[in-house]
Amino acid sequence: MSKLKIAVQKSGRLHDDSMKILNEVGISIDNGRDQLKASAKNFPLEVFYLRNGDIPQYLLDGVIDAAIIGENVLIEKGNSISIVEKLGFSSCRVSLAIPKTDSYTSIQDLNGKRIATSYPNTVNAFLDKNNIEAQLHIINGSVEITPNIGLADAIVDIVSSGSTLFKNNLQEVEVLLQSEAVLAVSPQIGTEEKAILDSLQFRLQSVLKARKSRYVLLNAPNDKLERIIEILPGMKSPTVLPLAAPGWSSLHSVIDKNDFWEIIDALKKAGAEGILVCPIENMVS
Ligand SMILES: Nc1ncnc2c1ncn2[C@@H]1O[C@H](COP(=O)(O)OP(=O)(O)OP(=O)(O)O)[C@@H](O)[C@H]1O
Ligand SMILES: O=P(O)(O)OC[C@H]1O[C@H](OP(=O)(O)OP(=O)(O)O)[C@H](O)[C@@H]1O
Ligand SMILES: [Mg+2]
Repeated sequence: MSKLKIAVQKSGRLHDDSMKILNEVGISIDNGRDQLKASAKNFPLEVFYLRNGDIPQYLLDGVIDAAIIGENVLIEKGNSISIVEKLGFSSCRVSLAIPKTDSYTSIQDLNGKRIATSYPNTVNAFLDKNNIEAQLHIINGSVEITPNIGLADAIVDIVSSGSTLFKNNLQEVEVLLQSEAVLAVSPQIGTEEKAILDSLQFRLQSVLKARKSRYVLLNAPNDKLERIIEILPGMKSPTVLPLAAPGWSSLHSVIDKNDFWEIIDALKKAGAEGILVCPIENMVS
């Protein structure tokens, strides 16, 4: 029987969250980092532990069928590779930064400047789009230090909290792209492997939807139900069940995690009592 060959970062920022989401979709993998390859026990899947930066080429060559990878790396090294699903973790952006003490009025200021980066294709595409001629220095790490040691006038690198820029006295002046971990697919994937990928994607979607949602249970006097139901959207409409106490009901619904406090405050004001909010493991629709 066919198996889906999926690549996961061997070690680094994506590894733990990638393994966690596979685990949450009910796939148990025998072992982790010491091996380069592991098999799932209960799903037709083989996991290959690789460097993030090497994954686009493996996908292009069809050596692996799919991968969990940073979107920024795909844009840099595998622009023709399709994204199947955005996975919502390892969010960051790829930005251009210059010393805090330098002034910046527009992209035109970059003409003739030296830019250090680990993402040359991304930077070149950005420069071409804006008709800028600049000199690239390709560096594998610690890019943020280069302006301080006189090697570059600007850098392009990953920014998340901004603390690395801050520590190196740099200011972010252009955002080239936004990125997060994604599930990507090889252009050479076979039919049987594609069917397995579809079933993996279906499971991932249900977990991702559940991560964004909360299950709410509450009690309310019947005369307040109408107003409370207006506040609770639910997947279709909230479930209403009578309580043993006469004149009272229990309401069950699903809310968006981001609207949580707003909805809870509104529910309390509308007369809801005994509000319980629970995480959801899976949401299938
Ligand atoms: N500070 C950050 N905050 C959030 N996400 C980040 C951050 N830095 C990197 N990422 C994302 O995580 C991915 C992996 O980053 P990490 O630093 O672990 O690997 P790497 O050194 O780029 O790759 P390799 O596995 O090839 O050694 C990046 O491609 C990016 O998408
Ligand atoms: O905005 P921040 O939250 O400070 O994150 C940005 C930093 O994170 C990444 O480096 P990482 O820590 O992965 O080290 P690396 O260069 O060794 O990969 C990236 O290359 C930046 O340097
Ligand atoms: Mg890094």
